[in-house]
Amino acid sequence: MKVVKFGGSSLADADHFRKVIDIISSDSSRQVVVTSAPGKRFDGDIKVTDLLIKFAETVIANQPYAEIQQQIFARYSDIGKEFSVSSEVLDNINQKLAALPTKQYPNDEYLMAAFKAHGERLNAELFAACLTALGQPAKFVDPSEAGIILTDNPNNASVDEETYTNLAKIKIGNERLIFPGFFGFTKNGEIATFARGGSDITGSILARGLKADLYENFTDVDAIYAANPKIVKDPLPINKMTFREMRELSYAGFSVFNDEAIIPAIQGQVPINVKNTNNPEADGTLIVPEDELEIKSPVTGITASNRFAALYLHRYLLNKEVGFTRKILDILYKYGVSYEHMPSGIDDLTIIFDKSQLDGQTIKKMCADIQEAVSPDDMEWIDDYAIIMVVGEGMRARIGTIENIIKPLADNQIAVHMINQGASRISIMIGVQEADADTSIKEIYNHFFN
Ligand SMILES: Nc1ncnc2c1ncn2[C@@H]1O[C@H](COP(=O)(O)OP(=O)(O)O)[C@@H](O)[C@H]1O
Ligand SMILES: N[C@@H](CC(=O)OP(=O)(O)O)C(=O)O
Repeated sequence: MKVVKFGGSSLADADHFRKVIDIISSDSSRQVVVTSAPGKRFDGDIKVTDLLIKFAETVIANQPYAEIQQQIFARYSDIGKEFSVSSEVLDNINQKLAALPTKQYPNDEYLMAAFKAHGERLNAELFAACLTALGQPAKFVDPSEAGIILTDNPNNASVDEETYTNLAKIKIGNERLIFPGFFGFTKNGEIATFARGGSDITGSILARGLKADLYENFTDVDAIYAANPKIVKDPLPINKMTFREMRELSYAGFSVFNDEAIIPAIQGQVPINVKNTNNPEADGTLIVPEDELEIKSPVTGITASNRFAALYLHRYLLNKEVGFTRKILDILYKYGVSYEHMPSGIDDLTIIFDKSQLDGQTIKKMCADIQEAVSPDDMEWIDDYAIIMVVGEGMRARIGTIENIIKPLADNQIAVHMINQGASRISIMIGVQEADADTSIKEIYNHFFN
């Protein structure tokens, strides 16, 4: 049995719905389908999830929302009409959208989560109705019915282990099961979503929980490439890579697959195949356990992310002071801030943060507390920080990979602020200024692949 997830780009309009239906009809083992919300139909279009966020914000601000609600409904009705689904199906979608502002939520964060989740919920219902209209047996499965239980973090939730016990009870018969991606329910029965791009996580949870043989993830590119095709022209496709290579690359910018989504697949040892809805014949990229990879080159992929900021601290004899890091960690704990990396030298320490969890006020207060607690000789908040990640299982066995990464940067006068080799020895992380990120990727890519 295969779990098959279709991203928003694969379900943006009726033409894409048709391609998706052809794909699942061509393979009877594609029995479990996960849908995202309709994505962009053309450059400059707006994803339904973003429209729903605007809808929620309008409701929170007590502003008139009829127009945005109508705009969202039109995305579904345009598709439904092409498949001649019954008027009840479209009325039901309209009523669910209209009901969203009238419901009670514990707070605005839960309101936001419930609005966002309806992008996938309504699309899964519509998709099941389209299949039924074509005479193909299909059943929409609500995450509450399936027992997909999430933590109480409404817009950035994690899965609760109990989910897997619940999923093990699901029987797969002749009709296809259509699950909405991206959300589940807290133990209190409230809707919670994963972070953006989280429908990939739902697919992976189902692949583990339902013991799938393969998790197929359909998107809009023929493969995962060694570098983002928007940065490097015609990059090489990656035919096969390991779970942990994918985790490192998606964490640092390969947006084609969500970084948290790899974890349930690893736990269940379910291989992942990323494929193209617009060209399903192409092999795509296969993501497998380490012992199934034949290593061919030192580097598998290169990426960059600018979602980071860094705090640089300098103080002589920092290496001899017991409790220096602990004082800093206590302050981070006080502000509820997590850190991503903490490379250090004898007199220096850099703490790298994910910017999305920080606002100006928190940064100011946190830095003031750190200044007072550890009196550094020098302290600098670096906001325009990008992390370049070079990843490859082949690195472990090679000497000199770092030189080969640094040389093209030096040749292009790009200053390196930090280098960190992960303990797994399959990735090297380099801190550069945000403005240098794209050039760094291009130059490192050319050095290794051209
Ligand atoms: N290394 C990469 N290989 C392939 N695609 C990449 C890579 N890095 C970023 N992307 C981008 O990821 C996009 C697919 O992800 P996404 O837009 O989330 O798709 P979906 O809507 O199917 O979930 C591609 O169109 C491409 O622009
Ligand atoms: N629709 C949600 C979740 C998701 O995973 O979407 P996509 O599969 O289109 O990346 C989002 O836009 O974040």
